Amino acid sequence: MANAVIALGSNLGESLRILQNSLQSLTLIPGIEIEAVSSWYQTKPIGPPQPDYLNGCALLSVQQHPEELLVLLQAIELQFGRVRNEKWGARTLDLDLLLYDELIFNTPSLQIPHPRMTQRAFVLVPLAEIVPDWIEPRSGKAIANLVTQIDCSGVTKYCIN
Ligand SMILES: Nc1ncnc2c1ncn2[C@@H]1O[C@H](COP(=O)(O)OP(=O)(O)OP(=O)(O)O)[C@@H](O)[C@H]1O
Ligand SMILES: Nc1nc2c(c(=O)[nH]1)N=C(CO)CN2
Repeated sequence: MANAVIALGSNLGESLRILQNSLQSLTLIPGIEIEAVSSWYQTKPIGPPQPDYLNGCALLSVQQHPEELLVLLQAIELQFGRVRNEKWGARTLDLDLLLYDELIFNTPSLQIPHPRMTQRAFVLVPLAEIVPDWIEPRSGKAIANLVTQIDCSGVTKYCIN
């Protein structure tokens, strides 16, 4: 088994219900267990003008290899009506694979750690709740340290799980 962390985001439709149901969908997949889920946060959008997001993170224990996991995450995005339109545009559900043990992995379709995670308060704030001591392997810094180095003013707690 490996540990993996995913980021969840939604800013279209009934976002809270979509996020919670997407976690439920993950639990139905053999070989995936959810170990921890962060609070949900309301976050100012990065990218083109669009509604605020709800964001959170989950720690998983997985038997799947990273590429298999990405395929499963993308299938759940589609199940919840994800449509790929403009870059960084609004979406019903976004599931990103952030970290997978201490792996650094680079292919055209999958980069781990997620290449933009260290700049994103909407990722690091919920992540610091569940895995503060995890070392992001590119920077060599703990999540609890990385979150102190960015502006988190656009991220406010919406509800706990
Ligand atoms: N760690 C990763 N997690 C999820 N997708 C990834 C990852 N690394 C690369 N990708 C690739 O990124 C592609 C685009 O994903 P997506 O449309 O969700 O991007 P986005 O969420 O709009 O932007 P961003 O990647 O900046 O969060 C996916 O098809 C996938 O192949
Ligand atoms: N606040 C916020 N902004 C975003 C988000 C997101 O999840 N939250 N996702 C994006 C594309 O991955 C682009 N911008």
